[in-house]
Amino acid sequence: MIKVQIKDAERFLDQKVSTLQGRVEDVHDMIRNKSGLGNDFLGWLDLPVSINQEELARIKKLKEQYKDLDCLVVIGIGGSYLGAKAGLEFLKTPFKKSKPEIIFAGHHLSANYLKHLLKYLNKKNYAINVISKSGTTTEPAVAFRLLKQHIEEKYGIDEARRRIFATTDKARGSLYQLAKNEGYERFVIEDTVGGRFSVLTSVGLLPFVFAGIDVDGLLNGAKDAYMDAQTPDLKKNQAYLYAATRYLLSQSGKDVEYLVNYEPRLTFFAEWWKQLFGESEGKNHLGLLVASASFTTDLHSLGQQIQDGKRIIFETVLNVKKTDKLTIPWDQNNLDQLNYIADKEISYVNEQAMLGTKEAHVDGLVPNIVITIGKLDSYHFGYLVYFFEIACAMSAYLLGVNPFDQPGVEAYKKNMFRLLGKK
Ligand SMILES: O=P(O)(O)OC[C@H]1O[C@H](O)[C@H](O)[C@@H](O)[C@@H]1O
Repeated sequence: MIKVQIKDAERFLDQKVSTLQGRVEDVHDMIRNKSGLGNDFLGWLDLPVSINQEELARIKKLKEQYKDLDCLVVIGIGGSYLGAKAGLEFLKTPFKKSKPEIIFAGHHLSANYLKHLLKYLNKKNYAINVISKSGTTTEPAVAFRLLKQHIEEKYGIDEARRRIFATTDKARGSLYQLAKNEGYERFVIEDTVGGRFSVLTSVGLLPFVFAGIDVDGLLNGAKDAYMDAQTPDLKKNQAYLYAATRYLLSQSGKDVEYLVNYEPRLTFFAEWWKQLFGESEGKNHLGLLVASASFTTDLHSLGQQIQDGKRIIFETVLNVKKTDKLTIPWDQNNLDQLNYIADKEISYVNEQAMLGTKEAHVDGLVPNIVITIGKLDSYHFGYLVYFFEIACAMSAYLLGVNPFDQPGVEAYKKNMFRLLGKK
């Protein structure tokens, strides 16, 4: 389960978060009745209880069929990349090599990366999962063109076709057309599910199944978050409590929200979270600037600025209750002067660092929201995904923006296409 604590944020506000209850109820109804802006894109809302079982079964079958793979190359960007990457990092045992190794590509245009990837794949037994909702995004399309050529040369056209799985629209886009023509195994991203809300579809599930992640546990977590979000009551709905608090902080002059973690496995989760909130709210010259920090690492770099720079920041701390047990050994000579914490668990030291940091930052006028989760397992990953998705819808609607479009993203694309001479 998860717990949201707002006391170190609410004390900076002129009004209690509970005073928003009425507006939260209106937005809750708007989401449920699908009457708000962008309401065509609420297909993710019931995903935890309406997973496409047919696709999940096909994914599991594919995994069985290709159980000896060295690598699965997952091609995608934005919502077609970050959820799977965040999940794999969240759930991975450090230094443990996974088989198959999940390699991501198509999330940038680095020739250096792609060239070495092709070379690396020469000696690997691999398959490809190419993911693009629109089926027209440049970065994954470029990577896929290169990899398609590589896999066809390596295995011959027929076997290559069996080793390429495409996750895309059900009837539109160049990837859809290509996949259909070539006869690739296809998985569908429904029109009603935007990219950044798609991790609980085959977009995330295929890489998760191949990586051996406990998908049932993950879906159970998402389902519990879904159940917990049925009520608009701020005393019970933790996601809405978080959304309402960050909304009031933004109204009170805070411009930046840092998502802070004390476990490096959460670093990529913050990247997913940044797309979710950044693309959903950053429009009409509104929305919090979303940033992230991994502590205690970044306390030795960004810490100064958070403590003492412009007072426009608040933090949302992702606190993990249960981690591994490891104690600091006693040392006879004590030259490093650490015997005062000898025999203490490292997680205890980390916790004191967290408490000390919170106290210092709050004293330095940086409000803190704390979100505590039990542990870094598939259940909690699934829970947090849905928790933040529903919080994001609430938060964006409170702000008065359409959470589900991203018109601003086209600006750079237009210029890039012009510069590249696209007709
Ligand atoms: O899945 P795709 O259609 O390839 O889109 C991938 C990503 O790129 C776009 O430009 C959007 O800004 C993102 O919202 C999207 O997730």
